[in-house]
Amino acid sequence: MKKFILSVGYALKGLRFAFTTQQNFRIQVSVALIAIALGFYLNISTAEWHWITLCIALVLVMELFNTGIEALVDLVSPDYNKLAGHVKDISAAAVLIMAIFTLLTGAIIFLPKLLLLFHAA
Ligand SMILES: Nc1ncnc2c1ncn2[C@@H]1O[C@H](COP(=O)(O)OP(=O)(O)OP(=O)(O)O)[C@@H](O)[C@H]1O
Repeated sequence: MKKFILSVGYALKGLRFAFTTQQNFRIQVSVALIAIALGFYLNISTAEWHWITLCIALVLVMELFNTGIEALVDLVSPDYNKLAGHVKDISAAAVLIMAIFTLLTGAIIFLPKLLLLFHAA
C-alpha cells in the first residue's frame, strides 16, 4: 500500500512538472475545463461526454508523453543531432494529430448545439 501511495506521489510530481514547465499543457488543461463547462451548459448526452472526456484524457496523455520524450532527448542528446530532432518532431506530430481529432470531435458535438442556441436567441 505504501508503495502504491509513493507511486501516486511520483505521478503527481510528474503532473506538476508538466504543468509548471509546459505552456501547451496549461493551455490544454484550460481548454479541457472550458469544454467540461460547455458540456454541462449544453447538457450533452452520456455518449457525448464519453467522447469529450476520452479526447481530453488522450490530449493530456499525449502531451505528457511528448514532454517526457523531449526531456529524454535533451538528456541523451544535448547537442544538435538530426535523429534527436526527428524524435522530437515525431513526438510533437503525435500531439498534433490528437489535437486535430479533438477539435473535430468538439466541433461535431458543440457546434450544432451552439448554433441552435444562437438561433433561438
Ligand atoms: N538536440 C536536438 N537536435 C536537433 N534538433 C533539435 C534538438 N532539440 C530540438 N531540436 C529541434 O527543435 C525543435 C524544438 O525543440 P524544443 O526542444 O524547443 O521543443 P519544443 O517543441 O519547443 O518544446 P518545449 O518548448 O516544450 O520545450 C524540435 O522539434 C526539433 O526539430
